[in-house]
Amino acid sequence: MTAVEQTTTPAASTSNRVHDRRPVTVRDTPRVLSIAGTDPTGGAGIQADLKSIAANGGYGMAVVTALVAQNTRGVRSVHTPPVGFLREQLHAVADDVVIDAVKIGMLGDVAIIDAVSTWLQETVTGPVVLDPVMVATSGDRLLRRDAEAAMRALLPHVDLVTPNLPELAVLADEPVATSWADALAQAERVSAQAGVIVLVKGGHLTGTTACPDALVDATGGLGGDRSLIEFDGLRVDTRNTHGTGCSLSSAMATLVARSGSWTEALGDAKTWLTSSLRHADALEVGSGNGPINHFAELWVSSGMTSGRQDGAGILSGWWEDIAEVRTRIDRLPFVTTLADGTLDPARFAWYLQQDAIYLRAYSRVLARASALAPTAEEQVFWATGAAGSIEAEMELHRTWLRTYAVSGMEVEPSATTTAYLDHLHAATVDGDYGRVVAAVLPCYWIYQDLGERLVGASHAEHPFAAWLDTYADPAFATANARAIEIVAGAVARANETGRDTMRRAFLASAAHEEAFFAEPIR
Ligand SMILES: Nc1ncnc2c1ncn2[C@@H]1O[C@H](COP(=O)(O)OP(=O)(O)OP(=O)(O)O)[C@@H](O)[C@H]1O
Ligand SMILES: Cc1ncc(COP(=O)(O)O)c(N)n1
Repeated sequence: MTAVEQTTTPAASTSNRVHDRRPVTVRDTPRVLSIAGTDPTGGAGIQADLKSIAANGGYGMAVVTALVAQNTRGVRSVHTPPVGFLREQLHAVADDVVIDAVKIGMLGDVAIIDAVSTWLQETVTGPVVLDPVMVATSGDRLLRRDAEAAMRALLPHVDLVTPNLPELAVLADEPVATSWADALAQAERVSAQAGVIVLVKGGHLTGTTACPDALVDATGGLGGDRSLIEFDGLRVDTRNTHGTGCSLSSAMATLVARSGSWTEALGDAKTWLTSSLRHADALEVGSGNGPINHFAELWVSSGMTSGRQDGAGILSGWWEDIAEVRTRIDRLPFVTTLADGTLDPARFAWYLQQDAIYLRAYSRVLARASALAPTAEEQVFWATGAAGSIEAEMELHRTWLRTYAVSGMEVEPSATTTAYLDHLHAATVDGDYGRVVAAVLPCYWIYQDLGERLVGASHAEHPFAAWLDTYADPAFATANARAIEIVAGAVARANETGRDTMRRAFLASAAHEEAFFAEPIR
């Protein structure tokens, strides 16, 4: 294979740090070394690192710091080989192989930290990512408390550090941040002190459906002189998050060595990690906090995954297929200004009018689904949805449009609304139940998914609080879950052609959803 090599300096440093940030030699398949502890169940530590490096396009190598008897439920014991043997492993790799990037995980104690630090300074020229592993998800300590100061002293010798919120607090020698804004400020202090880029991780934030991450570089070296770049993310509803920190840091080491950009690396790593979390439950590994599914995307795209054989698995694949559409919807000006309250009321009124037109027609399409339903229960479900949809349309006229609509405003369906409705009507023409229900599903699912985040933005003084609060209706969440189940059942019954028709109807509706939310503010 051809390796594309080019040397870049991803972030120029101007601080009084011990070393300048290491340059990156960009390669198609970087040779990435993980220095970390083990997890015999394969979800965290070196085993996760090797999977993550491979999944992100690197060649993985591994030097073991400690052997950990652990599983998805917790850590049982740790065996640490003599530190001299650790040095032998490090030298064995470096004497033979060019190391394009290093990821450091569990270090355990002061002697190991010192040995790795010395080796880094003497040997490594490529980028170094440090995951300052201190406590496992299970609550077991993986770093001796008396080694925390040595961990802080290691920071100036690495390029990127990836602490979770409790680890960030230890590195800053401060209490744990209780808000995202506090965490970013704390990261700025760590970055300024040690001259290191900090990847702040939002996995431990509580009371939110968001899961943001951010890069903080006090020297302003993130491109365009920026010192902060944030990536919003959605929290995946799973308990199988064992090894996410290990996997993210190895992905960062691999991706920065492929692109030369920390920012690009985090964007790509987060997309991959979120997808690996979404497919985590399908692995069914262990009874505690199970691992993420590192290769899910590759398995799905090569048709190898068995999860796609059942209806629910296929549907979660479609949901994955529209991940980018969903991310774009989240970032649309109409959505962001509705969330922060700065939305122009005239634009809101225009949206409501189009929504009313949509709901009237959508009700008829749901009635068609009811007419085609194979069981009485499904017939009732869609008929109830049809009634709810037309009632919602009438309610819009009774209340919201009275408040917001300005007389003389355009009430014709826009081209975007017309295109969406034409697509839904077309899905009903051949009496194919699967096609109709696949076409109507994105309206349920995307509305519910987006609504969960919009509810979080509501507060007593919010100008659109009354509207945002409507998204909190638990009945809608229940209806959405049932709609997903019904469509999964229809997928399971369909043959390959039928599934393909359903998938195309689903994807097209998702694209129409995006256009619908984009249209009020262009
Ligand atoms: N439920 C989730 N949904 C989506 N992303 C998540 C979720 N949990 C964690 N992440 C992401 O996983 C990465 C690791 O975050 P976290 O804050 O959990 O670090 P950690 O505690 O070091 O991980 P670990 O679970 O390996 O100890 C971050 O990118 C975070 O945004
Ligand atoms: C060897 C090793 N390294 C790191 C972790 C942290 O991972 P998690 O916090 O997900 O348990 C772990 N459990 N084991």
